[in-house]
Amino acid sequence: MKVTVFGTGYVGLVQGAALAEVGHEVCCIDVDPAKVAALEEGVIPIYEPGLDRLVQENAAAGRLTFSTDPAHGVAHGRVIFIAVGTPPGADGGADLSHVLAVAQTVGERMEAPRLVINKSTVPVGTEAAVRARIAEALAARDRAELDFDVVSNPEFLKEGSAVADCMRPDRIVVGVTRDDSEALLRELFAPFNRNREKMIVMDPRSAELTKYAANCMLATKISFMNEIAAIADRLGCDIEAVRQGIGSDPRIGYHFIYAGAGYGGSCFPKDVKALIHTARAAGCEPHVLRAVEDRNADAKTAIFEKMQAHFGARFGERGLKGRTIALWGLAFKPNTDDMREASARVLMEALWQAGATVQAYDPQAMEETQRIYGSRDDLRLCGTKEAALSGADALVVMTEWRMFQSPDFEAVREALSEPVLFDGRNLYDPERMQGHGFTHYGIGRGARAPGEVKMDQPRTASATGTASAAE
Ligand SMILES: NC(=O)C1=CN([C@@H]2O[C@H](COP(=O)(O)OP(=O)(O)OC[C@H]3O[C@@H](n4cnc5c(N)ncnc54)[C@H](O)[C@@H]3O)[C@@H](O)[C@H]2O)C=CC1
Ligand SMILES: O=C(O)[C@H]1O[C@H](OP(=O)(O)OP(=O)(O)OC[C@H]2O[C@@H](n3ccc(=O)[nH]c3=O)[C@H](O)[C@@H]2O)[C@H](O)[C@@H](O)[C@@H]1O
Repeated sequence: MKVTVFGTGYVGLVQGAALAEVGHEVCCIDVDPAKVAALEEGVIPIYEPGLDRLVQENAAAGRLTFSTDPAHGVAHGRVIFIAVGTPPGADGGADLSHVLAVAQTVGERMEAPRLVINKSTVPVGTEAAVRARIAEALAARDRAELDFDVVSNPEFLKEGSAVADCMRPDRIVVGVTRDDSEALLRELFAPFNRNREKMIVMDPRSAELTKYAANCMLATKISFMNEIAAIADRLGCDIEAVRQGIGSDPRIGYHFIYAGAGYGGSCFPKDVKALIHTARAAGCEPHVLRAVEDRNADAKTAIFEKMQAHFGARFGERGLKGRTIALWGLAFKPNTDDMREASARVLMEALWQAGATVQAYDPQAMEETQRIYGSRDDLRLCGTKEAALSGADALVVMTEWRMFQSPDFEAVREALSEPVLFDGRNLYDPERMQGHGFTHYGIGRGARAPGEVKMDQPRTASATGTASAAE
């Protein structure tokens, strides 16, 4: 089938390449000429495992092409995907200007029947708004007789495993009302729908809400665990033990209940905000979602507060001023170079504010960090994780890249001027770290200095003077 995809970001490029891989003829359109020029050269603008091969092979086979020309895109695809950004607007609601711009283009250019598939994450009612925009543009050309349909097909891929998620989706949600459109969708997605029925068909408004409900449910799980972790810190319990204890109940499950330095990325923060906005506009106060946001804001600063308390106890008023902190992990999660809403950014900015210097390393996000922050005296971007340690007063880990999971702890301890480890993703076992001679601070795991029992258990009984450091 001839397919056009508008938007070559994480969703559009991966979807376009996946559709080409199964034999469709795909043309990807983007308004960013630099992006399109790079893609035409086989250069992938984002880091996503497996995507370079998928794009390069399908482009070489002629099944995947790129263009900045929207007219060409509308002429090419019997089906047209909208996969452009929907960033938060000033009021927290999703900004639909890019989505509606594509709808406008379709209405202005189409000459034959078209099925428009909206993949961007959009508020309930957008399918109708896209439909109206296309109809208006057609009417303005006196071509109202041209047949088109608009369906909702939200995307559930995760960055870092986008190709695998797209090639083997766990479900394909479609919001569609016309039988012929459903039949076309079934034909398009047949290669992804083979081993069991994955297509969940519903009305477009419910499909649009399904996407927000999924992301908000996941964000809620994380914020819930971060809340329990904050309680565990104060009560001297270990959140990891609690996670195992509750995850064994199949009604709860082990997935997505890791406490840590908060959720980031391009989607959870904006989608929670957008659903809050939608709920309020519909006259429903979103109590849970507001709490999810509040807890996440606290989770993002929790590690900094532990650092502040530690260095305050150590150096009094000077605290973090003049300290050098080694930071492992800048991306909002492993296997991506994406730093949108990354917890590491909140931490770095707080450290700079407190007068500390950051020596940072990330396997993929160094260029992005440089792009965002430019050159500054209090940021040293290091070529290896070892180089970031050199002479630092503590190590803080903010992204759970595999390469950080089992470092040579001896070497880490020797490189640091003090063996202090702030573990923003609960990567390391506190007792083992204690054994390696570190003072270890996790999230919801208390804090331990070598040779001591948990420093914050119970909160008021510490003789070390650093009890509050764990909070
Ligand atoms: N990033 C992710 O993991 C996921 C994102 N989503 C949703 O998918 C949508 C797209 O997200 P991303 O791919 O991350 O965005 P992105 O920001 O990476 O890419 C969007 C692309 O659209 C292009 N664009 C903007 N206006 C255009 C137009 N009129 N015509 C053609 N191209 C245009 C931009 O230049 C950009 O390259 C958003 O609604 C997002 O919420 C859904 C699931 C996963
Ligand atoms: O709509 C989207 O864009 C996508 O948003 C998320 O995917 P993504 O943002 O790529 O990353 P996740 O793996 O969900 O992680 C998001 C954040 O939550 C954090 N997280 C995740 C899991 C966990 O147990 N604890 C936790 O703190 C991660 O560190 C990360 O900062 C969803 O998982 C996808 O299903 C969805 O399609």
